[in-house]
Amino acid sequence: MHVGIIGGNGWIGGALARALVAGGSLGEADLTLSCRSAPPGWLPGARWTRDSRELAERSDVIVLSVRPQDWPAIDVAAPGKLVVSVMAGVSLADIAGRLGTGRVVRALPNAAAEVGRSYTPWTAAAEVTEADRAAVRLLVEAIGSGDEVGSEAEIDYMTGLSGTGPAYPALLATALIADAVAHGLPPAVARRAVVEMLIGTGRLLEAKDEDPAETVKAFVDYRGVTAEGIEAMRAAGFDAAVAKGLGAALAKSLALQGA
Ligand SMILES: NC(=O)c1ccc[n+]([C@@H]2O[C@H](COP(=O)([O-])OP(=O)(O)OC[C@H]3O[C@@H](n4cnc5c(N)ncnc54)[C@H](OP(=O)(O)O)[C@@H]3O)[C@@H](O)[C@H]2O)c1
Ligand code: PRO
Repeated sequence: MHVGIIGGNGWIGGALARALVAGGSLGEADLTLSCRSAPPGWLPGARWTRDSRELAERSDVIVLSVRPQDWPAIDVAAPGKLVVSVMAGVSLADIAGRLGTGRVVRALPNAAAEVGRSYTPWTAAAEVTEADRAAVRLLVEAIGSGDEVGSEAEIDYMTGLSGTGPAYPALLATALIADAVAHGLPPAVARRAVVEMLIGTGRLLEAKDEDPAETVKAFVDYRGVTAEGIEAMRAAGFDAAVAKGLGAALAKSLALQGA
């Protein structure tokens, strides 16, 4: 299988290309990567090009990984080929119409692709075959894990949820570290404490395989220091702030459709 990534020098496209090679799914020679600027120098054995049409001709699977605002300028046709878009807010119908293929998938990774831990939901147009699905799973599993979901509405919602990747936990970490430093902790110690706590939390939630609400309840029921912290955060509007943030992200994701 030859994979072409339009925007292969970018944050997500580059992470995908490097993961495919590092994980042994593809060799460098099985990749064609396009960009506007000069090729970045990594994956020298891949074919680098500025010509999306050349990329499409060489590829069995074409990954669209440019920013939504750059999508209208992409000049490419891919009649009958499998196309996997990771772009936020660009619909299956738009891609199918522009590229001349019904074999279109929308996948929504996140920046943890860089460390092989993206959660990537994806949805497929009606003409996508079982063999195509196997190819999509190969891409998704190269950068982490994922699920096929039944509708584009779910992808649009998850663009502002899992698609944001490390952003919201990093926001929480920033607030935690700022408070710790304001209370006199050395910044390096505060940072290490918070980052290790987030890593440990992820591993614990993964290992327990239970609703995180159960973990929160266990701490509240303990009636110690943590319960006081949780209840004060909730009283100050923690849940409402999260819902408001996700609402704003969803609105932006939907607004991209009409942009
Ligand atoms: N970053 C995330 O966390 C994330 C998460 C989920 C989904 N996404 C989606 O993934 C897509 C890529 O995002 P990104 O964060 O990887 O953006 P990015 O780092 O800006 O990468 C996009 C790349 O597209 C290239 N490009 C633009 N126009 C091109 C053209 N005509 N031909 C070839 N290459 C072209 C750019 O190349 P030059 O640098 O050479 O101009 C750039 O490196 C977006 O649609 C975004 O919505 C991103
Ligand atoms: N990161 C990209 C953005 O912020 C797409 C989803 C998450 O637009």
